[in-house]
Amino acid sequence: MAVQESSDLESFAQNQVQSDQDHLPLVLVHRLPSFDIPLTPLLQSHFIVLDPHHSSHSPPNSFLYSQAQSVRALVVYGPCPLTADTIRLLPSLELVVATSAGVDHIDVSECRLRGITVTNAGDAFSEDVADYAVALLVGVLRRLTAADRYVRSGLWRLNVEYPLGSKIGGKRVGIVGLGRIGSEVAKRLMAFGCSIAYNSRKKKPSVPYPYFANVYDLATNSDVLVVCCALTSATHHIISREVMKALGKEGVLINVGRGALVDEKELFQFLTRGEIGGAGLDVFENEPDVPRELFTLDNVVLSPHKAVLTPESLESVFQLVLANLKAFFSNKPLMSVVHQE
Ligand SMILES: O=CC(=O)O
Repeated sequence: MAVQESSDLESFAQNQVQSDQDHLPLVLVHRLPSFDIPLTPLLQSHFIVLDPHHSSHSPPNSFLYSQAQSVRALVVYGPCPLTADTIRLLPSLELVVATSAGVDHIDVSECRLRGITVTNAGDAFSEDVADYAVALLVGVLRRLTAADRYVRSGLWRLNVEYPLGSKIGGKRVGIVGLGRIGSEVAKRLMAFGCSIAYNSRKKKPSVPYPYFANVYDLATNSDVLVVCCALTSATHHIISREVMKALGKEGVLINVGRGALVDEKELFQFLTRGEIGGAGLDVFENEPDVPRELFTLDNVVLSPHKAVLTPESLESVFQLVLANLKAFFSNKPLMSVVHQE
């Protein structure tokens, strides 16, 4: 093929791509500059993706003013806060698609006021988080990370006394928030021979486990509390000093929800004074800052807010994001709408 002919063909192909793209819907992404997840290429094959943090773009807010006025759909990557101020910069916004299960970083009330629908990760993470909650529970009760440290530090060879952990079967487990994740935790722990009770906003008629209308009573009747409810103004510090006291000296607290569900200052006091048996924590109030006092405690298992993440769960949340966006742009029902009070 002659050179001229080939370049004509290339520019025709480019123009064709451009004109096909002109018909694609716009999707804005909202992310922390440091938080890059590989969802963008998938979105780019279906939408024109606007990313204010893209290096060639102007500062995010002026980009929103100049480029994003007609944007109807916004994808919120990970924990990036979506405030009322940012929402107000987007007059055409109709849909917020969160890649997370929790939406406490999104001003859902402002979305509701504006008639903007919010979707979340739905069930994409539930099994993985539930597995992890159980792993933390076993880790604390059977002292798994302490056992690992015991071997690595050579204490085994020195025949230093090894404090025994406690049996999982037979434990009374109280689940705070029996939603998708909590229900998966319950299912797994039933198989371990634990008994399950729960607290949530309302009693669930179809659930066989005993219901406690308040967390204090649940804690009084539990050996372990697993916290997996959403963080809202009603659940902030739901695990209070009183609840920890009710859980008692041998009690164990597992948190895979959000750090602010637990009064962390109190928890650290309870742990250091031995007034609670142990804790398994995947989430903290000021991540990634974790109070250093915890580093010295053998009855605490710490984890960097990764309970949700496996390659499999990421793939399924990406597919869910895509499915929600496609449904929205073709006026079909959305998959995972958040109905939070
Ligand atoms: O914590 C992670 C999530 O809410 O998806």
